[in-house]
Amino acid sequence: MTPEARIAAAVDILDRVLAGEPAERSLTTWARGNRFAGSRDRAAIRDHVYDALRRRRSALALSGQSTSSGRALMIGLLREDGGDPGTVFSGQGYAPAPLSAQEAEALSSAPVRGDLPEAISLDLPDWLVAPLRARLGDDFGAAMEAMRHRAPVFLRVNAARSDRERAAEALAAEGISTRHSPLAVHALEVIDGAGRIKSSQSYLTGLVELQDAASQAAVESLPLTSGMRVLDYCAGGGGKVLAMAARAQGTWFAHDADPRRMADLPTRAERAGVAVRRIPTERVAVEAPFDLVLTDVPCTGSGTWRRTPEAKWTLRPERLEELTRTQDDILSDAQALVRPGGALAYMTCSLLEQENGDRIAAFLMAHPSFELETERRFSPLDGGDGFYLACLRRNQAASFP
Ligand SMILES: C[S@@+](CC[C@H](N)C(=O)[O-])C[C@H]1O[C@@H](n2cnc3c(N)ncnc32)[C@H](O)[C@@H]1O
Repeated sequence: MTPEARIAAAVDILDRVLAGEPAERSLTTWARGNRFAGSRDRAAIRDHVYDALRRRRSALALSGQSTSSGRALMIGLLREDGGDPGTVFSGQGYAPAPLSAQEAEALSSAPVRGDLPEAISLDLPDWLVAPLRARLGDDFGAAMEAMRHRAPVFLRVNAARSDRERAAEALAAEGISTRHSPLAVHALEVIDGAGRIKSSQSYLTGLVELQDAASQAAVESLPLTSGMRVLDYCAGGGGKVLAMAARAQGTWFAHDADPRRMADLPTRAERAGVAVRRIPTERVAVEAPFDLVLTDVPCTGSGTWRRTPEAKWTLRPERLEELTRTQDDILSDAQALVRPGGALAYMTCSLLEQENGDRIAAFLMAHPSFELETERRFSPLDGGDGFYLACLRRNQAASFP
């Protein structure tokens, strides 16, 4: 496909996404209906679509138009990236149709990037500027600029199987080049060949897992020692429990309010060579107490919006409120499962303090038998996703219910 044909495809896909279809589904549907497109074409189209979704607000402003459409977003994106929309939108071959008189007129009177208001140039909904600035301080501009671009891909080397040097060599032999990430001891950042990971032997045999470096660093901060009984209370696909199990010998339990979310866990655990017991909600109290209970709670995901940019535009204050209530409820349920002297860990992939420090402060007020032991905040400027960890210790003298 020509570069122009890829842009025409991105325009069509973006129109479907703007009409409400999830981006992944639109990309898959397009690929099924256009089998002539090779893997490089599909990757390039995907990049266009995700770039436009991450930079949706600034791209629309730079197009000079007032209503989002696939064409408007790609026109604005091309402009910011130094391309000439008038040349690309030529109607020649498989290029998108030429600019209409109205589009050309809007483009000629559109503002330049340097004149865009801050929230637009940083591609943020207005209501999120204040809380994110409050959290990030002087890093606000740079961190939000980083969020406008593609996230790096990280692998976690399974410490139970290998070390970073040997894993990097095995990956290189399969065409995947990596470098050590300073963020976490077992993290490799993928430089080239990310598309080959899931079919590589290194991945299929459990030598490496896909996992963001900030998540890995947070797991490294957990007070894990061999022989512990550990519950991952919001286990989902099991990313955290597998990372914990790679660090220490222990008895590993996984729970999720929606057990279907744990469907892949047995396969992943087998690949990694660890045993994880899934337990239904009614068995959790029977298995308690635990030495460590991890709550990797549902959140806005504001630290991962580079990967899921649609979520940035659909989040509403009411949903944030609802999530903070769920987070409080989970902490309150999980604390009862911790043995006296044991630990309760709380994680989010959010940059918003309402979901992070504020929740822990509220919890500590209501539960004086716990004290804060460790707190870590990661922003995209650290290299990985935005992430938060708080580790709380239950008073030794507290009684177990
Ligand atoms: C952020 S995801 C967990 C991701 C997972 N730990 C990982 O590393 O792959 C949050 C999970 O919490 C689960 N969840 C939501 N409400 C819950 C509750 N009240 N109790 C336990 N789990 C809950 C969701 O089903 C979801 O799978």
